[in-house]
Amino acid sequence: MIVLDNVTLTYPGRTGPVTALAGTTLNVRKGEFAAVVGPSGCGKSTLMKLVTGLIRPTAGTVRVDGKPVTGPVKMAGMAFQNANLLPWRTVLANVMLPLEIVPPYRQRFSRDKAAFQDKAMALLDVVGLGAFADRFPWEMSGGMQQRASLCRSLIHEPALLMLDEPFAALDAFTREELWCVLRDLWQKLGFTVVLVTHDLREAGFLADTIHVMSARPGHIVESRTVDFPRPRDLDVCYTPDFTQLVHELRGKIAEVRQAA
Ligand SMILES: Nc1ncnc2c1ncn2[C@@H]1O[C@H](COP(=O)(O)OP(=O)(O)OP(=O)(O)O)[C@@H](O)[C@H]1O
Repeated sequence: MIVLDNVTLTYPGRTGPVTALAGTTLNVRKGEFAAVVGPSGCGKSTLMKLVTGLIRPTAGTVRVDGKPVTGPVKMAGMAFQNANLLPWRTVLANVMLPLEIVPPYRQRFSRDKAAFQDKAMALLDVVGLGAFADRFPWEMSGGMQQRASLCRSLIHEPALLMLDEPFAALDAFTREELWCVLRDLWQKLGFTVVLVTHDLREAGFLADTIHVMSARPGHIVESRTVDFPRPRDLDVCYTPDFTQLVHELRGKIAEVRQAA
């Protein structure tokens, strides 16, 4: 689904060129849940921008679904640390926003509005927000806003979901709740995920594969398969194997930070 081959990305920078990624190679299979972890500033967000076509590589190639990425990738949904819901729209209207913008939904929006509303309500029900569709974002907690943001990123049925630290601003309990929401959505809808996170437990609980990046200029130094059986529940996070995994990932990141 995603193939980065020997990618380098250099930003012009205000005080001179900044090479964010150098020789980055990554493969993510269709339907896979991939996590990307690494030290601060190693180029994780840059990687996301390359895959979604917001920026072009300085060298190397980026392919999504077999095609070279030459502009914004329409098949991708995105969610970020900040839910970024529009404050003047209700939750339902926020979730429906991509259908007003993304073709082919855009052309059918007026005609099929009732069906689209049903679709948005069904998604809100899955994440436990069915009763809050008429609320405004400012009437809801950060966790509820992030649930709505996930629905908005999935309403146009993207084959690929790109998540840049979506739960980083939430408290530990809410974060774990949201892990389960994301797990259930992924299992139900079958999209491919790339999750950038600083939280190694989050990566271990959710991902099939965890890619560890080096310090800047970033590249993938290790790709680990996570083979805890699915469906997983939060109890897996309290097993010795899970602790061992987190410990080893932490050691690897400390090592690449020191090498920088
Ligand atoms: N537009 C830009 N111009 C110049 N340098 C940039 C630009 N965007 C990012 N950088 C630099 O490129 C490097 C990688 O940035 P990026 O945001 O991809 O890292 P990150 O791993 O997502 O960081 P963090 O973990 O702190 O969120 C950083 O050193 C950053 O300062």
